[in-house]
Amino acid sequence: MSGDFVKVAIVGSTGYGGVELIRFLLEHPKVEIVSVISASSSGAPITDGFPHLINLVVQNLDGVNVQEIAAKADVVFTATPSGVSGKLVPQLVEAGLKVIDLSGDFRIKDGAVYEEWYKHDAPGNDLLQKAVYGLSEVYGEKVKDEQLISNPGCYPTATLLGLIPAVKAGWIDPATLIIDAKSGVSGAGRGTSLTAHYAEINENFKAYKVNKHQHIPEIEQVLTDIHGSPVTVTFTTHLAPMTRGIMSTMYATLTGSHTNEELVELYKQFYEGRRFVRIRPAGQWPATKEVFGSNYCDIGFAVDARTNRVTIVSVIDNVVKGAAGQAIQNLNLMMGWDETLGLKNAPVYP
Ligand SMILES: NC(=O)C1=CN([C@@H]2O[C@H](COP(=O)(O)OP(=O)(O)OC[C@H]3O[C@@H](n4cnc5c(N)ncnc54)[C@H](OP(=O)(O)O)[C@@H]3O)[C@@H](O)[C@H]2O)C=CC1
Ligand SMILES: CC(=O)N[C@@H](CCC(=O)OP(=O)(O)O)C(=O)O
Repeated sequence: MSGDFVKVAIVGSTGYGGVELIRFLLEHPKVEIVSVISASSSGAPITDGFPHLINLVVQNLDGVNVQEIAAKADVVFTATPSGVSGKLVPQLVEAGLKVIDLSGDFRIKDGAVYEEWYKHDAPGNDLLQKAVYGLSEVYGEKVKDEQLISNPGCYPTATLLGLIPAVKAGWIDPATLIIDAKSGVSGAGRGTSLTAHYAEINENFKAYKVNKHQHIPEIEQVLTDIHGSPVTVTFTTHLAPMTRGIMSTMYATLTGSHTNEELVELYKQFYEGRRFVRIRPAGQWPATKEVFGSNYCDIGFAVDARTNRVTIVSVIDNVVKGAAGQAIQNLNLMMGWDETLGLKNAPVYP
């Protein structure tokens, strides 16, 4: 690793997060992809599953071999399922690699809480404490020179970026928070399931994991940190008939009387200098298509003076800002580079 150039390996390169990492890293000026890794298709060309990657320099998928990864790469992205990352990441860290993990396995600091929500064993406590939670615009300064970054979940990214300035300023009462979130189907990964079946999702809209979603403790952990005392939230997820996108709509009671314009100003100040969070003018609502394929998070507000509540709408592309894009933003921050390297493209529209 020369300090201004890194060799990167991607475990889980045959999943949606992995393929999106490849798409962005191909345009990154300081990165070389040296290994694309698959547990189930080792030795096969990546074009077997993804013909559009025909011009990727590294064509054949490598197997999961920690020593081989350490011999080739400086940094590894683990875009692997929860439970898989928890077992693999300790070996990669032990081998001296820098790791950015996209799963939920290192986000929750309390192993008992992790086990309650994820329903399997937590990784060891030493690595849980070592992992830095990479919500880039909030904890970005903690990421530099670290060895293990835990990339936030897709729903928590949209939700937390939409809530943190108001919670930190004390403008909303966290006890009154209700979060109503919707995701496109790619959030469930590439594996086939009834959930993602065309006939089940097309022209349908459904709630799932109500009060049981694994992102609840992640959101509560961060809001508790920001607020300074315990926060619990009502959080409901919905599956929407679209490929990409998350919209998190949040409702809370204001602690004082604040206007839309004041909220816009508060958020603009909080995110000043951070390219990827865009605050909409008062009265303008962001839509998922307006961030599609990009690393942006767009946020809009409406204060209801009658009820003294505010509605906050936050949108991201789940595969980009919710996964691969923020993971590359964290690589940039880890290396001390401009956080926007490789990520400057505008959303795809229409
Ligand atoms: N999709 C999204 O929007 C988001 C996903 N995430 C998280 O990112 C991670 C990846 O998600 P996503 O890409 O959607 O998932 P996919 O199901 O699309 O891909 C999972 C990948 O993991 C690999 N894998 C599975 N088992 C193993 C194993 N034992 N060892 C090594 N690799 C394995 C699979 O490859 P193969 O079978 O070829 O080995 C595949 O490439 C997950 O933890 C997910 O929760 C986080 C935020 C958003
Ligand atoms: C649409 C859909 O099914 N989304 C997934 C998000 C999974 C995910 O990203 O999980 P981690 O961040 O915890 O790894 C879900 O709701 O479980």
